[in-house]
Amino acid sequence: MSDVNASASTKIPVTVLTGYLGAGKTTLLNRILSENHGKKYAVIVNEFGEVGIDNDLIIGADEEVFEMNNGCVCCTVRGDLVRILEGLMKRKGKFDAIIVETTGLADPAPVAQTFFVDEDVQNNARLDAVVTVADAKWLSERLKDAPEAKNQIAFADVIVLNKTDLVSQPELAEVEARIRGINPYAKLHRTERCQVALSDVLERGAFDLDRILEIEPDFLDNDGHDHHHHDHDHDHHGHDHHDHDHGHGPKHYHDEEMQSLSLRSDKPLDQDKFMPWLQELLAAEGQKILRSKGVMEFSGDDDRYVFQGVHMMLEGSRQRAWKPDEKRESRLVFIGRELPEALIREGFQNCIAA
Ligand SMILES: Nc1nc2c(ncn2[C@@H]2O[C@H](COP(=O)(O)OP(=O)(O)OP(=O)(O)O)[C@@H](O)[C@H]2O)c(=O)[nH]1
Repeated sequence: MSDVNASASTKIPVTVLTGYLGAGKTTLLNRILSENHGKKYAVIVNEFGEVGIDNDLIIGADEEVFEMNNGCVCCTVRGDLVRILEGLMKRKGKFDAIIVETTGLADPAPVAQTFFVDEDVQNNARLDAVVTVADAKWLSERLKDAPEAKNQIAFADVIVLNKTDLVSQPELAEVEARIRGINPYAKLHRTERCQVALSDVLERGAFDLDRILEIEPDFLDNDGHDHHHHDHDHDHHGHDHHDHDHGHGPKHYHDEEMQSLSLRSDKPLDQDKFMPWLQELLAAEGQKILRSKGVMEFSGDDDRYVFQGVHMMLEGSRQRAWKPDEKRESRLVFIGRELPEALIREGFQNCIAA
């Protein structure tokens, strides 16, 4: 947890673009780059194989495309990515934002973690959001046989549910319900050829749980439960894979292994208790916790504190002052497998300031 006081706004926002093979990542990238937005993006493409084909497919003359051809992401790429990012940092001011497109088979974790590990990168760039393009036609199949596809959904801050032209309305509702079983918090957009407003995918500030925790109002209203707390009554805990239909609205699938847990408190937290607790929790349980985020109210502090984590890596800073008309409260989300729910809830309770 470094540079607590660094302003997030001076750092270059980085969007990590992920999605399974053929879902439409290049299509989205082309949309971003060909739109007349007056911004300058640096694009980093991670390719399998020796020849970077994607590079040729990306249109738009103004952007610079950097390729990483080191094959599989996991280990090699982090070093490669850091090297490219450091090169970009030296030319700070020339880019408004950076987009990293990962290969379709990649687990987004190592890419996202890069922004928490390397000090230089951390001081100059911030992970804005993980955007996952999902193939409406094939995602359900891939969720069964490809763990990467599931991780990509679980990690997402924004999901572009693409190729809606290839499925019927009921099929679309079905795949959306499957996505929600894995990740109820991401903002979801249904698209054809990735036609989505750029403001919906870029400069999202994944930190800003105001938006993330709004969740999808339609989704929440659909089964008659109090969904503001829907995390409390279902969506986790080793259910057999099942679905249930409440007679109206979409079915809600509960992924048999991916879980999410959200916590909130309107009593201020003790920063001296909270930060060590969170760090220890992620150090001990970070294999299971894929993604964590939160907006915190600390006692005696007029600023909102925000953090986000990928596995055991964590980044946080003061974000801005609480607005006078804003409800002061702390909210956290954990997404992962076999989440130690009781342990997390109890630890969080212990952080409430006396
Ligand atoms: N029918 C249909 N086809 C689409 C849509 N979006 C993209 N495609 C097509 O799907 C194919 C794959 O799209 P890409 O954008 O290359 O997908 P990608 O995720 O970059 O693929 P990889 O680089 O292989 O991982 C292309 O032939 C696109 O033209 C859509 O909404 N509907």
